[in-house]
Amino acid sequence: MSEAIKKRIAVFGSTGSIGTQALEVIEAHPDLFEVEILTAQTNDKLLIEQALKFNPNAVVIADESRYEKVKLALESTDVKVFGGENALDEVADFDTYDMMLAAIVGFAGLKPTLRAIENGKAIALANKETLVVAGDLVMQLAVEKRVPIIPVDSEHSAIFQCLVGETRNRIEKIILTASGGPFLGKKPNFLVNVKRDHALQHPNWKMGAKITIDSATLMNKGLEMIEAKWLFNLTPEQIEVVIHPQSIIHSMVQFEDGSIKAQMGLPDMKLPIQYALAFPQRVANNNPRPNFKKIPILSFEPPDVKTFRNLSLAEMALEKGGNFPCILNAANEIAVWAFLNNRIGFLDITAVIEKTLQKINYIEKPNLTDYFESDGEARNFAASLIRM
Ligand SMILES: NC(=O)C1=CN([C@@H]2O[C@H](COP(=O)(O)OP(=O)(O)OC[C@H]3O[C@@H](n4cnc5c(N)ncnc54)[C@H](OP(=O)(O)O)[C@@H]3O)[C@@H](O)[C@H]2O)C=CC1
Ligand SMILES: CC(=O)[C@@H](O)[C@H](O)COP(=O)(O)O
Ligand SMILES: [Mn+2]
Repeated sequence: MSEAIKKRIAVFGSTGSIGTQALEVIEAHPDLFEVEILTAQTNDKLLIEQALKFNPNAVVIADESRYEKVKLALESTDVKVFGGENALDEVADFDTYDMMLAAIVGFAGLKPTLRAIENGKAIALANKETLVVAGDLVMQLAVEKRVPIIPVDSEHSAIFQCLVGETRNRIEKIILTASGGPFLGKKPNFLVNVKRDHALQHPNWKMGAKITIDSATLMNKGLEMIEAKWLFNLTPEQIEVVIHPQSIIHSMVQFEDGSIKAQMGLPDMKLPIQYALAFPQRVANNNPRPNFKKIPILSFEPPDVKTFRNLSLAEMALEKGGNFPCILNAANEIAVWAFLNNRIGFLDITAVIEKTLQKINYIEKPNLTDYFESDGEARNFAASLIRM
């Protein structure tokens, strides 16, 4: 009997929070998946361990200074080792994989993802910044190349799951749930003094540092509004955010008849990762299940946009469109990096973004070069506001 065909996965960002959980999912389902490509930026040690365990065709260490170390460690294997940022694009062009899990953090994920789409590869998309920056170009290319973009982000996976079987039915609105982060209910007089270690304590999810700070400032939900616009072809009026501190309902879809579908589960990214990798199949697993007898309350409240102004800035960028979301994203990446390195305070993150949005020229219909230039200009300006 011939062996069933396995989906060959290219895990871009394999050393991160999503990447490592994806490898757990793949390891748990050796009958369905195999690892074709692994990529890391700096974590050479983990990349080597992963390569020895999963025996991929190729690995990339994007930080070129670590290339020799990885090459040497994998010398006795037949794993091809590549170094440098351009190598990400090079391996995205390989024809030996079926699906890219796009799990690099930030703007750096955009180019390899576009290359994969160009090459007709299915995308399991965790990297929300790709759609925030250039959602119009990414979705247009995906349509042209008939490439499915399956969301991994928990809220978008929830909406995607709610929409299965609803292709003929119009969405009235989607309701994106937000945990509120570690500072839910806090006011500026408290936030002015918070430090990175406190902001990194997400109440429900264990994630990479950048997205954890975005959750604390509510920028994460703003980025997710823009991500949802492109994934589901929605107007800003169709996208609502509600605080749901328990993170059990991962998001909801309201249809024209007033019926609302929600997708629920424990806050564990292995489910949306598995769903995206295996789509359209649901695959059995042993992950813990919620016990509703032990969850006394599922509560909801409006977001405090006066305190968490990043959400308003992102809403403004969503409405204005053009290169505004790209500028917002670049300034946010710089400001979050500065906060994580104790260079600026928590509330300064918003100030840096706001000033950068005021400074960089608006372009109504940017092309890819415009997006790269806007990103660079916004980063330079945001960095100039910070004592680097
Ligand atoms: N973590 C989560 O639960 C969720 C994450 N997401 C999204 O998924 C993406 C990944 O998040 P997360 O896993 O938390 O992030 P992490 O910071 O944990 O991991 C990021 C990964 O990207 C690599 N990387 C970082 N910078 C670069 C670069 N310039 N070039 C190439 N590779 C790079 C890192 O390599 P190295 O570690 O080797 O330096 C690492 O493998 C983000 O866009 C995030 O918003 C969405 C929903 C949930
Ligand atoms: C797991 C995931 O998808 C994150 O984006 C998560 O939703 C962050 O939580 P917040 O709701 O606090 O932004
Ligand atoms: Mn999310």
